[in-house]
Amino acid sequence: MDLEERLFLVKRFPTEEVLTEDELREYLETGQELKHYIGFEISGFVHIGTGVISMSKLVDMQRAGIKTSILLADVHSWLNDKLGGDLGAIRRAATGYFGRTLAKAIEVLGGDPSRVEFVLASDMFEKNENYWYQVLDLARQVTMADAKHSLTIMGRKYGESAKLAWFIYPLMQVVDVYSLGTHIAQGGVDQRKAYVLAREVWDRVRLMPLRLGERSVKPIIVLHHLIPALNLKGTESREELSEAKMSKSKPDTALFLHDQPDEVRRKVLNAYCPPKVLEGNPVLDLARVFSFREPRKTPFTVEKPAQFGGGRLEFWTFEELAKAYGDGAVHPLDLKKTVAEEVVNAMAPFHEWFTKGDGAVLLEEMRRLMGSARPG
Ligand SMILES: Nc1ncnc2c1ncn2[C@@H]1O[C@H](COP(=O)(O)OP(=O)(O)OP(=O)(O)O)[C@@H](O)[C@H]1O
Repeated sequence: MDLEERLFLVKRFPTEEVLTEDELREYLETGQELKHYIGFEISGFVHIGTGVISMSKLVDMQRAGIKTSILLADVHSWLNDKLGGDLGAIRRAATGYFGRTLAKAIEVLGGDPSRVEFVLASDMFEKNENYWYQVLDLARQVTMADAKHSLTIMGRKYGESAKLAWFIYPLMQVVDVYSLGTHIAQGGVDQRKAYVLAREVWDRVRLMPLRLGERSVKPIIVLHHLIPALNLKGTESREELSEAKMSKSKPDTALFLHDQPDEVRRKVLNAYCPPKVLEGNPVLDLARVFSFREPRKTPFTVEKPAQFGGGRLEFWTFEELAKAYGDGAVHPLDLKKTVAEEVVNAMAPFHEWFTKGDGAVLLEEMRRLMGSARPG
């Protein structure tokens, strides 16, 4: 595969930003193997933001010949009190339901899960004896102002009552990049602040500099699109949008990979979908993710009910659909009906796995862990 094709795969939707494209080109040109990672907290069910959007970019990286890895951030989840702060439950969920569901998603999306390295954060700490020294060494160098800047807006809202752990967390995320030796760190755009910090400190990470051949280099950051909460209501800034993202801790905002077809239909038909609005419209996003990432073999068809004149509109690309929707030629309800069926079809392999395959047992175990997690 030539360089331009590899660049295209890394940069195409759902990628929103690459820091920086010049470095990406330069690192690829060296011909050295590049390593990628994306990290997840283990806190609940896998939704399409993590299972489909994040994993489709990981599959793009694989196709581009980049070595991919997933960090199952058990200790980070514990610091953030996920699953009731029960580290044992978090670990079981990480290596069971969560990791295996992400592996299934990679397979469904056309990737090869056996070539993805799954790393449990606590195992990584054990293997890399310098990890905590590196976190502390950064703590000596990073100011409180920088650490505050890397918190989410939720974190910042807490002011003086913010937990000290929340300031340690971004330093750990920075050190994860280097400890895993990753040249390309991937995350949703809500992860931007932590990863900008990771780039800024690149020449101060003395215990585990990032190597490319003989050189020490800065990590490249690939930030992907966040699918909004299905019940999102008119948010404006990018920062607000990252708080209004589909999230596993807010189940009513999310389409989960295990949702039954009728549940998927119900959620899509009830989703926020303002007429003519393209930005922050979760239903259009669903169409883009599920219906237009690969060239279509049949058209995306929107039927108009007879009482509104009848007829059908056919689209082959997302750009055509977005233009017609922005012009008011497609009604939100008609769009939702087509999108609901497209999503149900695309999710059929997950439905099968969660009802008749290994997913059924894993899901049951996750339900139990979520119900019985004990604070630790
Ligand atoms: N709605 C989304 N769309 C696309 N990517 C997402 C979405 N939500 C999370 N991600 C990405 O998945 C990775 C892990 O995020 P995270 O574990 O916080 O998911 P989450 O569902 O928001 O969970 P939680 O509710 O526990 O914070 C991050 O890179 C994040 O940007």
